[in-house]
Amino acid sequence: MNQYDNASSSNISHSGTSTGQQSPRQVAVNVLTNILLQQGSLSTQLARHQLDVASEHTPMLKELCFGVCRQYPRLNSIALHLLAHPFEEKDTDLYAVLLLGLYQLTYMNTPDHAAVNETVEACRLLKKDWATKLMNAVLRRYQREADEIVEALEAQPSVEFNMPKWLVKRFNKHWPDHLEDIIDASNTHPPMCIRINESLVSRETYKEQLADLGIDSEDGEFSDSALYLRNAVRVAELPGFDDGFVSVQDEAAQLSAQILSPKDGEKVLDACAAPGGKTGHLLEKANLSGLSSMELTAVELEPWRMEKIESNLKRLGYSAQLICADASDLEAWWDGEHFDKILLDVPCTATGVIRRNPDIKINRKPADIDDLVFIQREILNKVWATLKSGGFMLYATCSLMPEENEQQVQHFLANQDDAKEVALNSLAPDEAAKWGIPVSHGRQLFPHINGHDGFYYCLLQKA
Ligand SMILES: C[S@@+](CC[C@H](N)C(=O)[O-])C[C@H]1O[C@@H](n2cnc3c(N)ncnc32)[C@H](O)[C@@H]1O
Repeated sequence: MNQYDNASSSNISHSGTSTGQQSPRQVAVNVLTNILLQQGSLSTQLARHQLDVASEHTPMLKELCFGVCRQYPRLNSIALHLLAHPFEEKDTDLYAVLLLGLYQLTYMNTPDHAAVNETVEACRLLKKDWATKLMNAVLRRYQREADEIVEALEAQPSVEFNMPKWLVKRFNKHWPDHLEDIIDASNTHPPMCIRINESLVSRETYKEQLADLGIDSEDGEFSDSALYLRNAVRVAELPGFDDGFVSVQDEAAQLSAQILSPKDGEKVLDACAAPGGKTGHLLEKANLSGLSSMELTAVELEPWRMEKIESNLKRLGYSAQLICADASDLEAWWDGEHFDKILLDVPCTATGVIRRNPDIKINRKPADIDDLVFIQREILNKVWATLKSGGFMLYATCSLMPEENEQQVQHFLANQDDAKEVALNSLAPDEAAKWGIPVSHGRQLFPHINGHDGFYYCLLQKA
């Protein structure tokens, strides 16, 4: 399963309580069980289950779910060490309960006795009373022997680096000089970065508005519209959020619209568009220059993700031609009119954004890389035909895997006579790319350099 999972994963109702009435811990068990069963990503599961707790408990729900995912490689090794036999798949919910108990004991201020009692009680709520003794014994042993257990496991790469072993190996293979920095950055809490809609307000003015509300922020170094908040806030606290003055988007992602720099009268395609962060930014850029005639088409495979583009654009007050289709199936969506510019932000392993999507540590498997490389190749080869002669395509991923990035482009260029790589500032010459590092094709951005997410960009032009 890749990160763009199906939103309709199963909802395990443990207590029969109604919306908003369950404890954050109960809901965290549901969310984590579905993630462990590969039935959804953390973001879709949280979106789905968030209303099961009262709003004042949302931060605790997020802390539990993000925390367990972030610490999963360590917690998983500890749990497997403590259990004589792993739980059967039908008892994955109990495994989620155990991981939560270990997380509370190791990383939260919950008093030990409360963490143990809550874990045992969670077994009863699942109507699995048979597990209460086991859970009690396992956690009590961990309380007594935590230091020795962790020390004994520390030699395992998954425990030492708190990252799946296969990912440590891949990072080490591709980026040996960056290994520890990539892992440290991927294990931290990401900063909150926002994008100011400069067609409505300047970054300076918006920064002052934030300061008046006691929200400190700093300019992004590379994107003209990026502000990093010193402390994360709820979007409802951001002035003008509902009216499209601001969006939440990492600075690295904001570079897409800057690189493509849409011009008056152009026909632009955003080929893998949901949830529409970059679609909205392209439209903002167009509006900034008064480009009323820019025509934007956004194609997205998943209907439920298409809805996110719709609601994002509605909030921003923009419109685009939205098409729900497989971008590589041209017959299904393309009318034969060529595009001047294309953004191809393909589905990828998202290994540059593990800090924002820590469930990647649970869900992502080595075989996903080959599967995704194949999908990306299909989309890239087919969508190329929709680009007009002289037109530009920006190939982008939020991956750190060269197979999806420079090697993908290398393969494409070797097989596509009418394609050439051009400098990333070809369309906005006064904005030379200083971010990330140059690689054999394009530039690789890392999560440990300059504070933004890990990303990859390469600009291609058709002969
Ligand atoms: C990396 S995300 C795009 C993020 C988006 N550009 C943004 O900034 O908000 C990739 C998107 O491609 C979609 N996708 C995957 N395969 C696709 C295909 N064959 N055709 C069109 N969209 C596809 C996924 O559902 C996902 O929404």
